[in-house]
Amino acid sequence: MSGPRVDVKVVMLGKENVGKTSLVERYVHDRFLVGPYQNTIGAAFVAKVMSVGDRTVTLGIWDTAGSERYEAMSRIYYRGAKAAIVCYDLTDSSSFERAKFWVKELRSLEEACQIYLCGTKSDLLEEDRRRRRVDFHDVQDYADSSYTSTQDIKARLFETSSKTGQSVDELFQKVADDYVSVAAFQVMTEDKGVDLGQKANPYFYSCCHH
Ligand SMILES: Nc1nc2c(ncn2[C@@H]2O[C@H](COP(=O)(O)OP(=O)(O)OP(=O)(O)O)[C@@H](O)[C@H]2O)c(=O)[nH]1
Repeated sequence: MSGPRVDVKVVMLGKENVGKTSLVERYVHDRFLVGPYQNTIGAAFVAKVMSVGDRTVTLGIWDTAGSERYEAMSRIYYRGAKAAIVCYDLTDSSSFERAKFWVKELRSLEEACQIYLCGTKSDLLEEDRRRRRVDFHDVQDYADSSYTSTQDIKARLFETSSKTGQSVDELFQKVADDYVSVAAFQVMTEDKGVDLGQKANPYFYSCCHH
């Protein structure tokens, strides 16, 4: 039997322990697992069907292992991804440096992949604001900055909590919405014969409104 039809390949990337698996668990099963931390080995796959307007979209989510030991493997999983959720822990500045590493890779190797920067564990900041180690505006500036003279990073930015569920559904809904907009744009340009070469990246042309 064949598996579910996957419309959008999504990859989760980021340093170990930032909360990638928890984010997927919250989104797919609406739960937050407590207990001893278990790191992902290799990668895990889960599919979720959702609605965008009158369309049904299946997100195929690859949850990669954050440990640098599995770095080469993570590269296999982001190939051909339409969206990458690059996670960092809002209470750990080194995790944001690691996020930048993945953004750099994606921008050089997977140009068409839309990047979503996701600051995790926002509930910890609600408990104590002083725990924040990654400034929202610094990340926003980075997300809006240029990668090369002709290419912008153009990442979207979310701050989430898998513990409380804050902004988790919104994040994945945005991934699906963006994908549908891009697909519609591509159909339109193919129909009308628009020269996509005029724009370095049609994705951003159609979807990024800041
Ligand atoms: N307070 C809080 N803790 C979280 C949150 N998300 C994850 N955690 C905790 O952070 C730890 C790591 O979470 P995981 O989801 O396993 O992290 P991961 O990024 O998948 O880790 P790797 O598999 O090693 O790459 C666990 O102890 C989680 O309970 C959150 O939103 N809030």
